[in-house]
Amino acid sequence: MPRRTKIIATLGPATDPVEVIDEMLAAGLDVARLNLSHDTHERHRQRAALIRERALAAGQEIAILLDLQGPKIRIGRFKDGPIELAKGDRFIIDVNCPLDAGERERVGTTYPGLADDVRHGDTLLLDDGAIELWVDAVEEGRILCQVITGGPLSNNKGINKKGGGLSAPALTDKDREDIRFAAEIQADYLAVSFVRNGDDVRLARELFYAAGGHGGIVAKIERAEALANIDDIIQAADAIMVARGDLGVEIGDAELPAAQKRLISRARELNSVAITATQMMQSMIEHPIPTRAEVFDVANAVLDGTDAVMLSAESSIGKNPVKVIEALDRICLEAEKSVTRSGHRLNSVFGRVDEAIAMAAMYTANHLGVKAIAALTETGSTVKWMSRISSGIPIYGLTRSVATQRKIRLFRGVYPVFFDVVSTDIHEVNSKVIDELLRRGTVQDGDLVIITKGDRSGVEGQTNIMKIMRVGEHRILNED
Ligand SMILES: Nc1ncnc2c1ncn2[C@@H]1O[C@H](COP(=O)(O)OP(=O)(O)OP(=O)(O)O)[C@@H](O)[C@H]1O
Ligand SMILES: CC(=O)C(=O)O
Ligand SMILES: [K+]
Ligand SMILES: [Mg+2]
Repeated sequence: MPRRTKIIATLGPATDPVEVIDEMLAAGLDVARLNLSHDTHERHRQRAALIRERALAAGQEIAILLDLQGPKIRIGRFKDGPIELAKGDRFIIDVNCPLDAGERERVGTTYPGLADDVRHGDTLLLDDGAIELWVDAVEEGRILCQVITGGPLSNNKGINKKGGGLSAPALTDKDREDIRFAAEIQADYLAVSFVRNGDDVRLARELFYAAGGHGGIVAKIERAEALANIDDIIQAADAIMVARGDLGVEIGDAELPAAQKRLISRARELNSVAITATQMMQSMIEHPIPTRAEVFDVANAVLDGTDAVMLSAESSIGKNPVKVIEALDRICLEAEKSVTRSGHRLNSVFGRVDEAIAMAAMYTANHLGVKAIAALTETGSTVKWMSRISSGIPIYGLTRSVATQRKIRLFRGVYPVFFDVVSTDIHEVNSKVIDELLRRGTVQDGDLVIITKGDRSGVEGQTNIMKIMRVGEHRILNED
């Protein structure tokens, strides 16, 4: 059985050699992430072109996920290099301090509204929580703090408010420019950082489509506020990412496991897709094998029902960008063996014919015991519905659309297949579908397969047929 959970890896300096790209693809990479917090458009353009070219050379389509920087609030820079803060010290974050004029006592910030968002008694976390500041008072743009946890502090480190509540809008001017870039390189997914609500997602989509983009929107859940608006966000987006780095700083690391489980299961309930991200294989930046804790983390995300697991620094700047994908591959495959069938949507009412066919196919597949499901799909919605149901049966999405092939590569248990048969003869189409599965070695004579499709091919939302066929018999039928 092929691995169901999908692997996303961030591209960076460590993945630039073409042989590394080839090996990552061979190891089973599904989605390449470009992080716009780093590097130039030119660099990202080259990376996108190279990986698409090498994927095609290997006979596959890969999805590209472009991750916006978002309003990551940062401190400015220090005039004389890093400073050292000790517990009990006084320190000021001053919105009026020029960005390059930081000193031992005070530093500027990239977010001029910061002083309006914090008050006496708040806690600010710098550098992903390494430094903790208690806000004593706010006076004319100067946030007067006392150091609770000290340490070294260098240029441009991030600032989060414990418990959330920083109101910076999700899209900065840089993000708006980056969205045009995403449209230009035809990103398959656009990941929007620090969304607060559904409106942030809808605005990003509007800008992306207006710039000529077509891909899906991934809402990154990394603010406390997003948790309060989660249904609105899930419904506005095509997928969510549990962005555990920033989310952990906002809500507290101990809250993360429960939040991850809730987010993934809510996404599935609402027929959406979930990505689990950050520090999954952190030790493999340096080491050739993961820690036991990392093995458990990945396996638990699989058991939680995640569609994909994501690598950041592990691949982009790590020493083992290929080995880390191989490790994810084997851990996911093994964890998938202990996933049980869900009773998901057993009691729900379906609003659409194609949705009902998708559900009927999964119910039948799980209870009759078929070898594979082949769904002829234009936009991928049929296979998305199918893949929300836990199952060990592979779902092949057969489509002529390159964009759909790339998009559905993110969905758990779904495998894109290029298929471009135009025929009014139903037997001929069915038989070509089965021949395609035979060619891939996923079925053999005697196996049962389910085929779903519409009366009229090439029209979206038209799936209205479910056919159960036995491999081998398709040849006899064809001769009638
Ligand atoms: N393309 C790249 N070039 C150089 N370094 C990178 C690149 N991508 C990631 N990194 C490194 O890997 C680390 C983790 O990257 P990651 O993609 O997780 O950042 P992130 O969580 O999106 O946060 P941010 O948006 O602040 O970068 C970064 O801090 C950076 O040091
Ligand atoms: C991925 C990301 O942005 C985070 O974990 O914060
Ligand atoms: K980012
Ligand atoms: Mg983040």
